[in-house]
Amino acid sequence: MIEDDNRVVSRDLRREDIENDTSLRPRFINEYIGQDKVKEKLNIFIKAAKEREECLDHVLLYGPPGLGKTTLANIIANEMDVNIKVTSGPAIERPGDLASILTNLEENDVLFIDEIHRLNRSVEEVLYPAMEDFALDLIIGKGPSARSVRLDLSKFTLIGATTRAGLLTSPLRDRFGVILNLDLYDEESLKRIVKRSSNILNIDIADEGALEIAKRSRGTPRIANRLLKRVRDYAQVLADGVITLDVANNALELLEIDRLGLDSVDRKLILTMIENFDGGPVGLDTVSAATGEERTTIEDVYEPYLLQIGFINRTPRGRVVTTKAYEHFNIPYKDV
Ligand SMILES: Nc1ncnc2c1ncn2[C@@H]1O[C@H](COP(=O)(O)OP(=O)(O)OP(=O)(O)O)[C@@H](O)[C@H]1O
Ligand SMILES: [Mg+2]
Repeated sequence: MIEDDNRVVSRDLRREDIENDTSLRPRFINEYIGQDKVKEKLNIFIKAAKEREECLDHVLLYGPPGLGKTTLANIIANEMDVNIKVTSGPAIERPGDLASILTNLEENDVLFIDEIHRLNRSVEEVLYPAMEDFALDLIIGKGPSARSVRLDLSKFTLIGATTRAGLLTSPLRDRFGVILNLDLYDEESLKRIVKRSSNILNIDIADEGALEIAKRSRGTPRIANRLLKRVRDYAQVLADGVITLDVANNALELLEIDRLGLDSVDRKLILTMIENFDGGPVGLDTVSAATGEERTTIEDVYEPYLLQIGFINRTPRGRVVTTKAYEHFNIPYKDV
């Protein structure tokens, strides 16, 4: 899933993200910025497991794209000092594929399954006994003579990542001992991430410049790193290479990222809700049909940020645009 368009918000991985991931990805918990609650819990569980010389309980990480789930999975393996095997829900097509991954794991290894909600049902069923009893149930033979044989697996830690915990079937969700929710990052944390990345990439940046990039990054480290690289290009070509507040502002304006980090799709979503549906309440499927954006994309990528900045509210009857959003777009609030 690599795409090359210029959209900064896009949910899919881009070529530059893969480069970023190797150089910018924190490797240990103390380099991982923000998400304090998650880190606090993880530190305790990791310490306890290490003291008992056991593997860590299975961990489910959920939250919007680009918040650091893959990073955290790698950090857990590093902190536990074990190997990590990385795969994803859509990559495991048949039960046999998963069986061979599982039998190849070594004692205490981490198996990371990204987009775990996309495992198909027959594959998922192989996971249940593997997670619970570290066993694989194989059916040998066919018809009346078929019998089931149980194969022991090495003890391992499964780390699953998904955008929303609710996407998982409950038998799967119930088998995770640790469930951690990643929230969008606050400005201060994003600013620290921008400064950390600048340091690694040798970019000269002022505090105010870093804060401006942070403000327009929609609470998402991946977007912050993408914006930083684009602003660096601008600074190099049109300024003297230093990212000051002015340079950041001008570059971000050129990229059409507004003061709150909203892009054309956010604008389309909000304006459609205002113009066609009087600001709501309107159902997500209706918004999806009216804008041509997929429902899951709206729910996973756009909505979390619009909720965080208070531009929309969720009500039992659908989504509602708030006065704050009307003000931002300079539209008089509807009379009720
Ligand atoms: N807490 C953090 N501190 C510093 N950098 C971070 C942090 N979280 C993420 N990053 C940076 O953001 C980038 C994206 O993180 P990552 O790939 O882990 O996101 P993800 O949640 O797995 O996304 P997706 O759901 O799309 O797979 C990484 O390259 C990393 O450099
Ligand atoms: Mg990831």
